[in-house]
Amino acid sequence: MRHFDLVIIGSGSGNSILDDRFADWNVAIVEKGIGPNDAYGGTCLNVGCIPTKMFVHTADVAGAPEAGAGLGVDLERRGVRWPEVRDRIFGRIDPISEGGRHYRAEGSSNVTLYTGHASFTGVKQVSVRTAEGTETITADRFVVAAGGRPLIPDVPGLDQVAVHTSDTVMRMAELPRRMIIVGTGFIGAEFAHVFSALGVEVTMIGRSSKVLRSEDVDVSSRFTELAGQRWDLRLNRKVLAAQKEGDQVRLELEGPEGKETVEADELLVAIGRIPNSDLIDAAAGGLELSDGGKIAVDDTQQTSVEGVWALGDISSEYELKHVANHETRVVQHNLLHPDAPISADHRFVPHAVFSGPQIAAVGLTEQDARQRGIEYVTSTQDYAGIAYGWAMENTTGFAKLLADPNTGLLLGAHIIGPQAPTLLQPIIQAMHFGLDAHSMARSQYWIHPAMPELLENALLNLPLN
Ligand SMILES: Cc1cc2nc3c(=O)[nH]c(=O)nc-3n(C[C@H](O)[C@H](O)[C@H](O)COP(=O)(O)OP(=O)(O)OC[C@H]3O[C@@H](n4cnc5c(N)ncnc54)[C@H](O)[C@@H]3O)c2cc1C
Ligand SMILES: NC(=O)c1ccc[n+]([C@@H]2O[C@H](COP(=O)([O-])OP(=O)(O)OC[C@H]3O[C@@H](n4cnc5c(N)ncnc54)[C@H](O)[C@@H]3O)[C@@H](O)[C@H]2O)c1
Repeated sequence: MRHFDLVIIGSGSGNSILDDRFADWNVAIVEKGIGPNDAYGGTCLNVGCIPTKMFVHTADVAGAPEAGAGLGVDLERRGVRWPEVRDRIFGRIDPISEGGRHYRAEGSSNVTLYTGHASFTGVKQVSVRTAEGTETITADRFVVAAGGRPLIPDVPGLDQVAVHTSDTVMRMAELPRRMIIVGTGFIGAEFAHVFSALGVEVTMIGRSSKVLRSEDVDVSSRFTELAGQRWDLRLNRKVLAAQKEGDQVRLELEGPEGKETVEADELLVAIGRIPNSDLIDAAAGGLELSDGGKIAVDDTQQTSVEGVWALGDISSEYELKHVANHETRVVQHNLLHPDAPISADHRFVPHAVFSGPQIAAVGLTEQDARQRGIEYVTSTQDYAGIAYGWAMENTTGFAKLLADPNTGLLLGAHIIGPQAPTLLQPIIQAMHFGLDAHSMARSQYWIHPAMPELLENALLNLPLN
């Protein structure tokens, strides 16, 4: 039985733990491989943030004829060479993944890479199943960074049809004529934008009355209205059954008007993700779980077992790469300085949805503030009311701020429209560093006529005491 100083399960954020400070540590990394080609390097690189945003950028470029038409510029989209788009994107990603694997397998003398499946068989003991056989390894310390996987609903007949998830849909052989997307969250909204911009007829199916319903109510209402103009949007629907009909997929739905069917060439399911705590048999390792099957951690990212830390999607309330990265830095510090541990800071976690339009947000939504009885004021600034937004003739975007009326400190910010994720960053900074709305608006220059004037105006419009 081999014993290590440290075993890391999962090569996504887990791969970033090791730097020069760990050069004297005897480390094992266990990675089973992710996605259709069992890649190294986790979700974000292979099947998540990076390829999706490469497709989003391509989709934004493909949308130029529609954007140009209203401005008096006639452009023609003569076609989308899907195999070239796909191969360009993965032709850039796959070598990075393979380079990462090679570096850990051959280039790090203190690291043993196990390409296989890890599952706990006891406290600080895992069994590793590789192509060569099964081996049990132990360590003084463990980092569990095994992420999550797409959730597939329990719908009769679904196991008989070809279902895509975010793991597979980006590598489709051909661009379909029609696609059904079940799920109106981040992944549904981003892929609906990508595929419709590339010419696919998208039918989007949701359980509730809103797309992106966790966003601030004004943002999700606006996005839902715009989504209904772009996609065949079927909300308040339950999926009753799935069926293969020749080379088509057919779903039977139940909605406000009764039963209906939808058909398409491809089906993408995007209804959330589940943590891989079952795959690693967390319970056998003595790791307590929290609601939803995530591994429970304290604010230093330590699990219920001393010397075992968890980070990222397998333990975090936030399934976001910048959160996983932050938690990785916390775990890294706490491995190296066990006598002076630091805590993760989850106070102001922002997120963005790279759809059409884009959305970005941080802090409380108005419905959160109301529900929690927090005193707040709001202000909303339309893009159309600032010079650059007006120049773009944007009529649907806005920024909405929530602030404490007495201190002027920001409680939340929500932006829907062009460059929303980039525009949000100064607000995140203000919230972290305790900058009040009036000082932020008036104690610095704002470039004219640039898009951040959206925030300057929204800040000035807050009805503070
Ligand atoms: C389509 C999509 C788009 C996204 N876009 C964004 C975005 O734009 N911005 C953003 O912030 N976040 C985005 N995310 C979320 C982000 O990708 C994740 O939050 C992040 O990658 C989680 O990192 P992690 O290290 O926790 O897990 P992962 O990167 O998933 O790493 C876990 C690794 O553990 C391995 N593993 C699992 N079980 C075992 C086992 N038993 N034995 C061995 N290995 C195992 C897996 O194969 C995997 O490689 C997106 C996610 C998806 C799915
Ligand atoms: N830009 C980004 O940062 C980004 C992009 C993609 C994914 N992600 C991360 O990945 C996570 C997973 O994305 P996602 O879109 O799969 O999940 P999600 O939680 O964002 O949305 C899932 C949606 O599916 C609905 N749903 C759940 N069960 C259902 C069922 N049985 N039938 C129909 N609908 C159902 C939910 O109500 C919700 O609206 C996100 O929460 C996010 O953290 C982030």
